[in-house]
Amino acid sequence: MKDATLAPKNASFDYIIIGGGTAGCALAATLSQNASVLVLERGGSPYENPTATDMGNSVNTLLNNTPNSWSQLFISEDGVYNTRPRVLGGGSVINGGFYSRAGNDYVEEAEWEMEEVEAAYEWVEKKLVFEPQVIEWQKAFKDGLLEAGESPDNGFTYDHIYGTKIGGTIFDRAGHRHTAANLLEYANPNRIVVYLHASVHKVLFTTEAYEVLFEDANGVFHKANLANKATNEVILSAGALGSPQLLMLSGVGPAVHLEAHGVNPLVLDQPMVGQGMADNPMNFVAIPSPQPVELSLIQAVGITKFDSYIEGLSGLSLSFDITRRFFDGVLNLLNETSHTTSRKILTQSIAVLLKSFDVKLEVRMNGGLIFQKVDGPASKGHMKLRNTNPRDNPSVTFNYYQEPEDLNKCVKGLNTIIRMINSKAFSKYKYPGVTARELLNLMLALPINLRPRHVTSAFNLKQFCIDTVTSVWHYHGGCQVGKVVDKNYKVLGIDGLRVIDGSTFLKSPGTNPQATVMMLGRYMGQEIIRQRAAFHEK
Ligand SMILES: Cc1cc2nc3c(=O)[nH]c(=O)nc-3n(C[C@H](O)[C@H](O)[C@H](O)COP(=O)(O)OP(=O)(O)OC[C@H]3O[C@@H](n4cnc5c(N)ncnc54)[C@H](O)[C@@H]3O)c2cc1C
Repeated sequence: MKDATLAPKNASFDYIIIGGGTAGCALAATLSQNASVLVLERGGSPYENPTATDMGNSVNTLLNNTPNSWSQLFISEDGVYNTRPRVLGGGSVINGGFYSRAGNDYVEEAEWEMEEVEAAYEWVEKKLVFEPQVIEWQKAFKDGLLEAGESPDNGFTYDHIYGTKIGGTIFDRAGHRHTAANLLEYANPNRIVVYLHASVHKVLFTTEAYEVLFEDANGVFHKANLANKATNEVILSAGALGSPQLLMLSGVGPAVHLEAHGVNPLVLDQPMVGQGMADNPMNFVAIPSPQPVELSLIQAVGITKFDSYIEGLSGLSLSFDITRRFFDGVLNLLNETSHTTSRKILTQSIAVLLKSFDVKLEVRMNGGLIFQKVDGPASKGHMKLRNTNPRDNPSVTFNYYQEPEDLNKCVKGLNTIIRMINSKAFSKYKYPGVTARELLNLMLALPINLRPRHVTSAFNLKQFCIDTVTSVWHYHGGCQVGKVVDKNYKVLGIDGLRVIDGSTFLKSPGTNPQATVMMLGRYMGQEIIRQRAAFHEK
């Protein structure tokens, strides 16, 4: 692992992987067994600041949106805050750590080989997945879900099955996070080079992808190229925002849009790049507790038959200073979106929230957050360039709850949460006399997004879903299979170029995607090695 300032002006490799994230690390480690691999990652190393990845610091790490931090804030045109990972290991460095495989139906629809998929999941699990230690709050939450009707109790399993289960986690029992970057321990050290702080600007093409232009932290540009264009490839693993953005910046995308931004030359008019962007809506309820609660991220999950997933976390800490800076970032970015939030109302509600912190340096939440995530989702949006700087956020619209089926799932999910809050099993973690509806309505007063609040939200769950929607950060799409890439993840119409990451998904896999994103990196790495061997045999 080296800083990109140490990169030569030009170097050759068999595979150039753009983005050392959740999929990219698994892919790079696998390909390096049989070929020379270059990984270009725009962020730094998660090992630079090991305590920032600990469970207790997860909210502060996520909210830290200072320049070059691991979490790059963006706001979708829907008026919902979101984040883009910017660190080796990608989303696995800043996420909730929950690990759960995709269901068999997902694997069948993707036309992946079941046995190979199983082996790829196991390869990931051996390195970085643990069974969580379930303590009091998570146990009460799990028992509450069962009482609310989400049965059977499936115990501890990685599998995606209806009912209530305890899933895996990438946090060990001491609360230390293990990330996709750890998968690089599998790599052949003699055949892999990883450059950090290497921001890729574009892929340069002849008849096939052959060169990648990247900038180091000092603003110096470097090139990397493919040693042999017949068998070698550039692979985009820059995530659901990064991969479609880089395709567009490289001249592959909707011609009229690229021309409007002066992208030159136009390599391929491909109107589907940036389409099919989706983010699973999340609606959450904060539940203050009269009892002390343990620190826990997601452990138990209710997998309902109506396709809403119910998850919870407890006892999180956040710092006054980082929260204040997060909202400064939101106010700074607000002008970038076309969303029409009143800055005055937002500033007031941020001030009220921060006042409740009492300017203590660190606030620990004595209570939990329970949320529902809508599976799919059916509602889709799109991504567009704002400018041609790859470091800047593109403009993204997710169209949350545009499709009635998503809204119906949300309402059913919230009704399950209400039953869970009212369950006997969970009763000691809720103040007596406080109703579930009062807890829900509390969310309407908090600056959890930039959307308007309607008076009907206080009694109409559909309107509540729309007004209080947040992101569960499982956004995907933009380079979807069958639209931008084929079943082998090769970019349609261009040789020597693939996309392998969450941007290729048609919907979010399992309850949470990271297991399948890492699995896909391993699975496709193995597949590419097989294809390479077959080519050489010929
Ligand atoms: C806050 C949060 C909580 C989450 N919680 C969970 C959870 O509990 N469980 C779960 O399963 N999933 C969770 N997820 C989702 C999961 O982490 C993501 O779906 C997954 O990490 C996406 O992987 P990816 O490989 O597609 O992209 P990423 O992991 O984002 O990787 C993309 C990489 O490309 C790099 N990159 C982008 N552009 C460039 C460029 N121009 N040049 C060089 N490098 C570039 C980025 O820096 C990044 O490292 C969460 C995500 C977040 C953000």
